[in-house]
Amino acid sequence: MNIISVSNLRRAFGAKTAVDDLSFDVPRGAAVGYIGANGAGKSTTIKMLTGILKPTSGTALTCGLEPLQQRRQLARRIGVVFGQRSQLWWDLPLRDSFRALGAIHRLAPDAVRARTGELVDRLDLDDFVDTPVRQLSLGQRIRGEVAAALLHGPELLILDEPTIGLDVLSKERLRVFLTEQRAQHGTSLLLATHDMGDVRRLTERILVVDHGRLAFDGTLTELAGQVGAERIVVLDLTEPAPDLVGVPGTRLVGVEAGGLRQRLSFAPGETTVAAILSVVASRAQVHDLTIEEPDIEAVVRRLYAS
Ligand SMILES: Nc1ncnc2c1ncn2[C@@H]1O[C@H](COP(=O)(O)OP(=O)(O)OP(=O)(O)O)[C@@H](O)[C@H]1O
Repeated sequence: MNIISVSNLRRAFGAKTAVDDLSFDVPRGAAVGYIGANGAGKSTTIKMLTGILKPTSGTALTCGLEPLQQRRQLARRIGVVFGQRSQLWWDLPLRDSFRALGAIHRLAPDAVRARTGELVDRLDLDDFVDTPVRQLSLGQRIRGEVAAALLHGPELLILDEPTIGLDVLSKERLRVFLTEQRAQHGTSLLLATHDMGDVRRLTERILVVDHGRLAFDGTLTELAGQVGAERIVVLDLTEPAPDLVGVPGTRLVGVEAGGLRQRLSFAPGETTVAAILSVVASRAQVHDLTIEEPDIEAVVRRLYAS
């Protein structure tokens, strides 16, 4: 059964068509990245999938339910996080919000306590679970939002820009947690994001929406093959080295500081960072490395142009 099923979905705001004849299915258990440029229609789609907005025409079924008419039943089966909008009670500590949400979802107090304990532990909420939400940092609040969305053990987690504004460490922590959750509970995931790192780490299929229409449906490797969405590995060497040309599957795209820093571009699917490093190791000593992800806006532009 499909956890999401969208058929000829359309939503207009006056003369502006935000979502236009959109059709796609997400099978139960899948993790799908939903990407597109600013204003492409991602949030509008999510609002229709969660019963916040009424479609102008077409249908959306989430967990087999009609989101607007069966909003209550749906709320028990999905968890939603909007990175830029809080669903927590601003003046309450997280722990009290979890209690309140548990009551709303009609969970037994013991079950809420057990689940809260697990989420506090897994998301490292210990230091601030008793602090009012308004005093939390962005990273702390987002972890709280994700815990709140998962409290009732939903079948489907919908995340809209969950890592926006987070520092590298907070992003990483959240990605690790979400990966574990999926592995443990088989939670389906729909992730709208501008972050290619999120897409790579958390999803196995990508939907690209452009001007409200589906522009691509496939894997990241297929997307890279179609538009050349290459990653760049930036190598900082302990000593200047001759240009790292001829490393299989890569292209040297930059040499800085007389050879101390070299940038190799590669297509995911053709090689891996580990394979690149093993070849480079025989020619230079690597002190540090960073990976630059392709910019989603650029990927979408190229997709549109191809
Ligand atoms: N309530 C509204 N009234 C009028 N226009 C709207 C409304 N909501 C969205 N739009 C328009 O619909 C289009 C799609 O917006 P949407 O928020 O779905 O895009 P998005 O892909 O989520 O963008 P972003 O990445 O910037 O969040 C945009 O042109 C936006 O201006």
